[in-house]
Amino acid sequence: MKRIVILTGAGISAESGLGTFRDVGGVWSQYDLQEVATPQGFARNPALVHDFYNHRRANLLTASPNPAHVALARLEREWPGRVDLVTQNIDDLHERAGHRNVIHMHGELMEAKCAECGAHWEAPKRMQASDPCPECGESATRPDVVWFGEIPYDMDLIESRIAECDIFASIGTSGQVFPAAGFVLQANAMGAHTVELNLEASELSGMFEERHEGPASDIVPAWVD
Ligand SMILES: CC(C)NC(=O)[C@H](Cc1c[nH]c2ccccc12)NC(=O)[C@H](CCCC/N=C(/NCCC(=O)O)S[C@H]1O[C@H](COP(=O)(O)OP(=O)(O)OC[C@H]2O[C@@H](n3cnc4c(N)ncnc43)[C@H](O)[C@@H]2O)[C@@H](O)[C@H]1O)NC(=O)OCc1ccccc1
Repeated sequence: MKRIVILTGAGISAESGLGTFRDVGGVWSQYDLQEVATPQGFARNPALVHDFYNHRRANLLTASPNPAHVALARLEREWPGRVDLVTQNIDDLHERAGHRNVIHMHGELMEAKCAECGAHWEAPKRMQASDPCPECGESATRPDVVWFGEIPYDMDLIESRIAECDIFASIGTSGQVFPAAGFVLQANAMGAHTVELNLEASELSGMFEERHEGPASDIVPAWVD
């Protein structure tokens, strides 16, 4: 029975109205990554960082899953126990499309975390650093996202699933951020069949055996069928 690992990036949520990072007009053209997506930036100016994520959370609440998210949720239902979805996205559109098992390697926008004790809880609409932690009472609240320089979540689980998969598919990612950008190398080394689905060629396109170009909401349902 074939096992499949799917990696998704910002491109799969672009047609749901959530900006990508590096495309024209992308998030990193409007905000300085060092200021809003690093632990050092948060230490320097937590209010600026919370504004950034509160803005994205407000956006997410008005967004809906698109046919690409829905198609992957259907694949998970049709291939029970054989699909591992790893997303770099911090949005919850996969889950809202009905996907049950989603590995958020870069965290979740709808979650809050205590920088003191590490407790997690559901994020309020507007988060601020002074929000008290429900566990330790400290006021060190941060979004539960993985910033640059921080270790992504579930790396051991992800690497073990890539090691045993037959198919590795990458959807809507530019392949510029590690360790996610290294997964196709691992998959190739393990002999998996590798597939890229993206609007255009990415940094990693040459490493994939099969490629499909176009908007995710068109090419992903077609690939799943
Ligand atoms: C910039 C880059 C060079 N820097 C890094 O990679 C760094 C440093 C680094 C580590 N190793 C290296 C090796 C070499 C060089 C640098 C490094 N990595 C880290 O710091 C990572 C942590 C990185 C996580 C940072 N947090 C994010 N997000 C959360 C926050 C937030 O969201 O605010 S990263 C953020 O950017 C990443 C990449 O973005 P994409 O999703 O690919 O989006 P992008 O806009 O770039 O591309 C969109 C693509 O979609 C396509 N597209 C657009 N529209 C559509 C459409 N409609 N349909 C289909 N496709 C579409 C476009 O064509 C395009 O190709 C995403 O992961 C996203 O989460 N931590 C770490 O390495 O810890 C140690 C470690 C590692 C392993 C094991 C133990 C310890």
